[in-house]
Amino acid sequence: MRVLTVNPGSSSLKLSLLDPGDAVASRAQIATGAGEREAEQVAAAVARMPAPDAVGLRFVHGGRDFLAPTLVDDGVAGRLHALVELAPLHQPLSLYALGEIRRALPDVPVVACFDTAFHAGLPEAAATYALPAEWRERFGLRRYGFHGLSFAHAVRRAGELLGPAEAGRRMVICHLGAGASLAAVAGGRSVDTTMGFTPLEGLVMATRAGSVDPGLPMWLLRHGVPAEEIDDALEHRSGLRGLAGTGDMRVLRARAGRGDAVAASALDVYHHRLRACAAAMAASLGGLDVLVFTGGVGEHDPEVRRRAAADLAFLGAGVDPSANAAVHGDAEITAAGAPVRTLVVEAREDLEIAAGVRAALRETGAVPR
Ligand SMILES: Nc1ncnc2c1ncn2[C@@H]1O[C@H](COP(=O)(O)OP(=O)(O)O)[C@@H](O)[C@H]1O
Ligand SMILES: CC(=O)OP(=O)(O)O
Ligand SMILES: [Mg+2]
Repeated sequence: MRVLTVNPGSSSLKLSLLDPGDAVASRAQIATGAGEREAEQVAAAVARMPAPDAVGLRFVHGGRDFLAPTLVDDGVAGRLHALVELAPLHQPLSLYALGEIRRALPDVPVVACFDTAFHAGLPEAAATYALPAEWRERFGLRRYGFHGLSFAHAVRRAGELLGPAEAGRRMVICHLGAGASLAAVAGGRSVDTTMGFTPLEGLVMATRAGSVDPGLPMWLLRHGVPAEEIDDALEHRSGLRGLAGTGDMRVLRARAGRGDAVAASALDVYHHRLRACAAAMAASLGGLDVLVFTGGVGEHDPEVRRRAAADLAFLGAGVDPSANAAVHGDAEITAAGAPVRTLVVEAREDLEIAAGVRAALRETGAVPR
């Protein structure tokens, strides 16, 4: 079965056509972040590719209902619409892409694959916000966690790179892209993560603030800043962009290299939060055996990896400078003698999506060809 995978992220929408053996037959990338209309380009990109037998579409939020890849029909599409508010950077783009794909490929089954599914088994203590019971029940307030398609792939690859004896050990996975989050994984299962009810909690990201004191937006509201403006600022005008005017780590890195103090200070804030959150994940695991970097920044920025690992030296992490500088694709970069093994894994959400599509279609009996 040839599967077209569609991965709408906050800075790019990635399309990848995988042949039955999972080799990439065709790829396309559309820049996102300026509005949902970018998804119009999806139809044009799809038209340029050979026809798929099935489509897999990433939805970051599956809410309480969607815990596994799900064949999309009108009923499912309606329920996905109801989750838009919980992931405003992503969910509208996925829904728009869904519309375009169903128009362009009316006879091809579409399977929705969810970031939240990987964290569905989070221990209650990690998933629960200390909020009034009545609110938690009425509104379904809990921590969901995101980037699950990436984490699931990273766990699988780590198992292949390290061998079965190591794979079940205590792992902190750093998905560092435009969006960024960490997962604490034990025996292949998520036991803690830094994103919560929405993909806004946790780390400093390209344009998202990550965690702020919950009293801060309330204070702004009381001082006359409209809710929509607070929302827009926290999602689009904060993070590295808020600190230094750009969310692009490449630009920031170049500026810091030229001695730009604002860029250097933004990186200090980024790493301060990353270190604290990674140590919190290790604490949830009771220690650290394996550290994994993935996502656009995690894969391509050796200095981010070096500094993050150095900040976790007290837990046993450390990277080999030449292995770290020479990474291409998936690799181990552990420093000689470091007890924590450090890996770089390419974020291949497309492979995870394609596997989900094949499983869902087998289950529903709707296997095309
Ligand atoms: N060579 C590089 N060095 C540092 N950062 C990079 C490099 N290449 C890409 N990035 C960063 O990766 C981010 C995009 O990562 P990605 O995982 O594709 O994001 P998303 O899926 O959230 O759209 C951008 O912020 C970009 O700056
Ligand atoms: C959940 C999320 O933030 O995804 P991305 O990093 O692809 O924007
Ligand atoms: Mg992404």
